[in-house]
Amino acid sequence: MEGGYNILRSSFANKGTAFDQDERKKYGLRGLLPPRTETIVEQAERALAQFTSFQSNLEKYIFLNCLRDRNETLFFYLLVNNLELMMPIVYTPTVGEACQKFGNEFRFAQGMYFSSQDKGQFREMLDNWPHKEVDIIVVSDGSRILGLGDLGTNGMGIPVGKLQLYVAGAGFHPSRTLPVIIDAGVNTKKYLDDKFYLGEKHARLSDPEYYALMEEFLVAVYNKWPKVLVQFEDISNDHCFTLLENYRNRFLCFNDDIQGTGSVILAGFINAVRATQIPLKDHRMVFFGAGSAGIGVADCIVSLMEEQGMTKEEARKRFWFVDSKGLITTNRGDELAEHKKAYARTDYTTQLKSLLEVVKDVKPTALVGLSGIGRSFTQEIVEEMSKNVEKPIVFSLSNPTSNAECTAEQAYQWSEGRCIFASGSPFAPVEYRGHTFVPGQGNNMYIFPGLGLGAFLCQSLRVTDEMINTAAKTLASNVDDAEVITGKIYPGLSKIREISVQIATNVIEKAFEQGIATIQRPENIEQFVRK
Ligand SMILES: NC(=O)C1=CN([C@@H]2O[C@H](COP(=O)(O)OP(=O)(O)OC[C@H]3O[C@@H](n4cnc5c(N)ncnc54)[C@H](O)[C@@H]3O)[C@@H](O)[C@H]2O)C=CC1
Ligand SMILES: CC(=O)C(=O)O
Ligand SMILES: [Mg+2]
Repeated sequence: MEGGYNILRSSFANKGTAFDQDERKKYGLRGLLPPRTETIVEQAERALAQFTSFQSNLEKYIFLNCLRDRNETLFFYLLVNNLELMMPIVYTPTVGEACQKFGNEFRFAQGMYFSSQDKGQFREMLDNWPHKEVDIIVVSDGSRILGLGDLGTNGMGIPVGKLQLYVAGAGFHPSRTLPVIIDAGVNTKKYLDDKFYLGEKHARLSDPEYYALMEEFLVAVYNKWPKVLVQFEDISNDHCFTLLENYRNRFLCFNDDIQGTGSVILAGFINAVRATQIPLKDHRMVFFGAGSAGIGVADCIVSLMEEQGMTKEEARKRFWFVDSKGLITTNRGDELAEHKKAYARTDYTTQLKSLLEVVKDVKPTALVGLSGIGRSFTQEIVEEMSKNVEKPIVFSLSNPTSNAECTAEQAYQWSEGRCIFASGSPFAPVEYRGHTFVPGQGNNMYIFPGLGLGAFLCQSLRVTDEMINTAAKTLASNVDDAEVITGKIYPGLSKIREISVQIATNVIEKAFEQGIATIQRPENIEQFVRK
């Protein structure tokens, strides 16, 4: 095949009906398109009507991805201009369903896959990627996709979706983004038995084999693209903490579930504290779920408490963590995973097994759900909590929507409209006793685009805790006092590009302050980011 036809089949070059008559002549497109030239506005109007005509969210997801496969420019134009409408499709919750059905709905490949059968060849394989430059990679092994468990190679929808937000939310160029799945096997029987499953059909690799694959991948990537930023995503907690420790000072990388979530929930917490008017040091926080996200969030809140004069030990005592075995204590008789140890209580002689018991005992000011267990915040639990505090902070952060610890409606009803609520996946506004409550979305999507942009643009040597903290404060400052009083703790999604500029600017400032930015200091950092 030759000439113009190839242009129409290349998603990056194709403008479809937007090619004007001169371009049609120049590129050999005459006769290959309907006669009338359209503007991108007209094209987007049609695409939006097509999008709206689909009944199910999964169909809408497939439509958008197929549109992207035909015309990147139109896809991102549509997404950027309809963020609030389309975010729940390209991202949580619909992306979760798309991942679960990845093998069944597969139409064309996006991103790159590396598996154990490719061992020793990763570097050579990277040369197959069609684009010369890559600025950002999101890599997952599919082992903990949202709260849906081990989806293996089916998890590709997550790196793809996150990178779409890097483009739409922070202006990365689509051709310079690379979604990756490291296929290290899958432990979910359903997929091992599924004829449409597209990953390697074996149990997950042993730790040494797994870490060897990751090492080979990262070394290959930084050899080919030394400036790239790597975001680790949805990697189960038996590996994600170790990977972050191994690589955070060696390469420019961060873990979105630990650090991105830590930052976004710290921002929400800063504003929730403003709303409750209880000083930070007096909050009592019960966390349901002590995994990568739970520990990442607690560490970020602890860092703020330290900044305000508490010691690390004092700060950690304000947290009570509950996992699948109950309250985490040093003496409950099981071998605690390393990441849980810092928060294990030393002051309990009797074991509290259920969340309700813990809530009754602790009388928390904040209840934070990062367990992946849907509807685990029962009416009794939220009512019990609401007895003791005027404005209970209820964060139901697990994804997708079906895994949220409670719905927005439940939280407002059970707390008689008094709670400060945020969820990981979006909920519609709730009418309660003549009031309209607009739930905030406490999701790392507010942070990673701007954080990644800042760290990449200044070619930081690493992503530091101070940068994560700066990103949180920047996000929090986007909600004013009048809004905070009404319980609003996150800004509207439509502001995301502006917020990313601010976050990137402040992250770059921080990198210079810490002496780890490797570019020449721009005269005006904000203008540099905008450019
Ligand atoms: N809103 C946001 O931005 C984010 C939300 N998340 C969500 O948080 C959830 C957890 O993510 P990770 O911490 O990365 O997972 P993880 O697997 O590392 O941690 C899950 C934790 O929940 C605990 N758990 C499991 N079953 C339980 C039960 N029946 N009762 C009490 N605790 C139980 C586990 O012991 C573990 O401590 C997922 O649903 C994920 O989608 C994760 C990252 C960002
Ligand atoms: C939002 C996200 O990163 C998660 O649920 O894993
Ligand atoms: Mg994640």
